[in-house]
Amino acid sequence: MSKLRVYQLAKEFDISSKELINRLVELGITVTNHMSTLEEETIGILKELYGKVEEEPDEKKVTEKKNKKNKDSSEITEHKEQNGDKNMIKIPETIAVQEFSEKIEKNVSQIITKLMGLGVFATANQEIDFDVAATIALEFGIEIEKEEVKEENEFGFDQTPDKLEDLKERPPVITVMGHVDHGKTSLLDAIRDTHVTEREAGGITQHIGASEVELNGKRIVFLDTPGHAAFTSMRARGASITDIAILVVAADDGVMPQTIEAISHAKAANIPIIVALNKIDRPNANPDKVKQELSENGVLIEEWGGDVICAPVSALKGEGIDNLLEMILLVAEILELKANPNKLAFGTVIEAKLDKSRGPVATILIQNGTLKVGDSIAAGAAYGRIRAMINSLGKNIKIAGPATAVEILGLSDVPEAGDSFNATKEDKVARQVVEKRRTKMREENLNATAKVSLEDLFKHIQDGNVKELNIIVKADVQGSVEAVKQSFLKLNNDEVKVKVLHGGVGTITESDIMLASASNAIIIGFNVRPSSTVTNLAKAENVDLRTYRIIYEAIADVEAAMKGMLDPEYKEVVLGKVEIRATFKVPGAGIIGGAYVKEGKVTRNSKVRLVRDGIVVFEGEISSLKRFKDDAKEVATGYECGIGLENYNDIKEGDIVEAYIIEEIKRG
Ligand SMILES: Nc1nc2c(ncn2[C@@H]2O[C@H](COP(=O)(O)OP(=O)(O)OP(=O)(O)O)[C@@H](O)[C@H]2O)c(=O)[nH]1
Repeated sequence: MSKLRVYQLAKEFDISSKELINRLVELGITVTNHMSTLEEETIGILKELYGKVEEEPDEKKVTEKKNKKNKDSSEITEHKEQNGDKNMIKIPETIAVQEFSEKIEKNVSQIITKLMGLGVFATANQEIDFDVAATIALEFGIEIEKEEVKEENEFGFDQTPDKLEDLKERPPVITVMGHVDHGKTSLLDAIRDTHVTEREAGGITQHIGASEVELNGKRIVFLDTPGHAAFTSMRARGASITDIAILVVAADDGVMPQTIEAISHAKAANIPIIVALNKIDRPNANPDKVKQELSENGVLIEEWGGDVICAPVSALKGEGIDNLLEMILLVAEILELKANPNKLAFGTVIEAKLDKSRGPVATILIQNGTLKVGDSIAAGAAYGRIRAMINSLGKNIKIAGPATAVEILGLSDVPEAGDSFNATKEDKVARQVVEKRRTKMREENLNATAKVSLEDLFKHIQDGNVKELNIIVKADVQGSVEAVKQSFLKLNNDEVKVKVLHGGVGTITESDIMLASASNAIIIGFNVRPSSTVTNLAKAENVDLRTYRIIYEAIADVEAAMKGMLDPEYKEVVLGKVEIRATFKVPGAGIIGGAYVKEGKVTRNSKVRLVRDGIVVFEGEISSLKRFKDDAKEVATGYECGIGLENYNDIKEGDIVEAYIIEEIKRG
């Protein structure tokens, strides 16, 4: 007998890894997860327990165990039957004594006397708890049951958590992420090519935004749009549909900036990662180097003592795909993904468009419940009755259960990706829900939902709304990112924990904003400047984005904000952006930039920073501002000018000069 991993042994016993781990805990044997290795001695004990002893099987013992098992289950059935015959009286969480007396058909005075016996003094109109009621009822020889409380959301949809016995296993939903060109699309293609079980004539799978594959009779759902940007923008809209992230890393290239971003995005969403080590067919593939780099970026694979599975694949040659899918099923098993197929469906819109001949078409992922043709649904700001459903194989289907992606026809409008949908019993209800939603959206647009900002951080902490301050750090060099991360972590105190969700080199990107929006984080940049598109997105998403030149100042600001002592008196106001289109050497004045004002304006007395590829290379004052030969006080959008910077000559074509002023904020 040699050593085995938990999941291997669980497979041998035909039980789940989770079950085996629970059994190990009962036996006092510590294991960290399904990948943990078990010693021979432990395997021996377990084999005996599960009746799998190879040598000299002890027939008697095994039979005894089996009999015991049968006996136990028959006892359970018997017990269930007894209960199921009885017609239980249902009582809510609290009930007035009078009402209780009517329910159990006993006198109020009798009940009050019994209550006194318990030390509870109540009048007929006073309420008693369910537990007290149950004790009194038992004294009369009556068994009572707690009434189910239906929880409804603001639109009247049932939000009652599913009962354990109603939950059935459901397939995992996967997103593929990774650096550009590392093979995300090729991997999805390879998986589809080898594992889509059933095909339409011509072998073409329908593109509906998601694909399904099957391995060993188990389904896996892949979202077709790879990348962490799509994943996080869904999350920013409140839709968390992915269960596991596949991180594709090219074995010949290693961990790259977008690999690191993908890791941060998956971690912020708290979903497990499986590494697909791609392009292993390449002669210069270096898996060890990649594993080392992954560990340096917080992804510890098994060989490095962690619990992240790393599956080598070649998307090009279709190698290692089966193993990768097996690993997905293994992680899914640990996650114990469940859903209740016996209720009205709800889920999320993945894609939607207006089709010339078919009208509004949406691909939706059913996350819970079952959807049928003829059901009415409310999806974002659209509603309608489902006229037809098409699955990922292009087939018309009538019914679809949890974790199924289907294209639906019959909606009144085109909903947006990330919108949630609910099926309703009647058309009328769906329409009312959408009307309510539209009103709510209008209101929300008016008072855009506040996200955390440094200015109101202290208030949020005091109100107990913020326990964790999520920060995204971007800087011009790795050294700064690390220094900042470490300094922020030192700011942790009892009330609030500072967590750096993502740290990266380079300018602030749209993907950073979406991560901040989805995770309620603030963004802090050093020596980097975001583009106007990014600044506008931050405004639209209500994300607090701050840039600094000195690390100490950022730390001081965050620290002050945590104590409610942030000085809000001065604020930087960007006036405009000027693009350098040519440079001239002017005797006596140094290098002058021939420039064009792209947006806003630049004034002679504004402060400036010179930005090259998103990185701040200089910050200071203007030494000269001219229109043709004349000095100018101000140059507006669309005009050309000559611009010189005080004590700075390294102006280059393509540089952006950002003009700003420091404005005093009037305290209200
Ligand atoms: N040798 C080899 N090449 C591969 C493998 N997988 C992908 N490629 C090649 O790598 C290149 C990039 O693959 P894609 O699948 O387009 O990569 P991607 O990550 O989807 O790229 P973007 O969508 O641009 O982010 C293509 O030329 C593929 O043919 C592999 O396993 N081995």
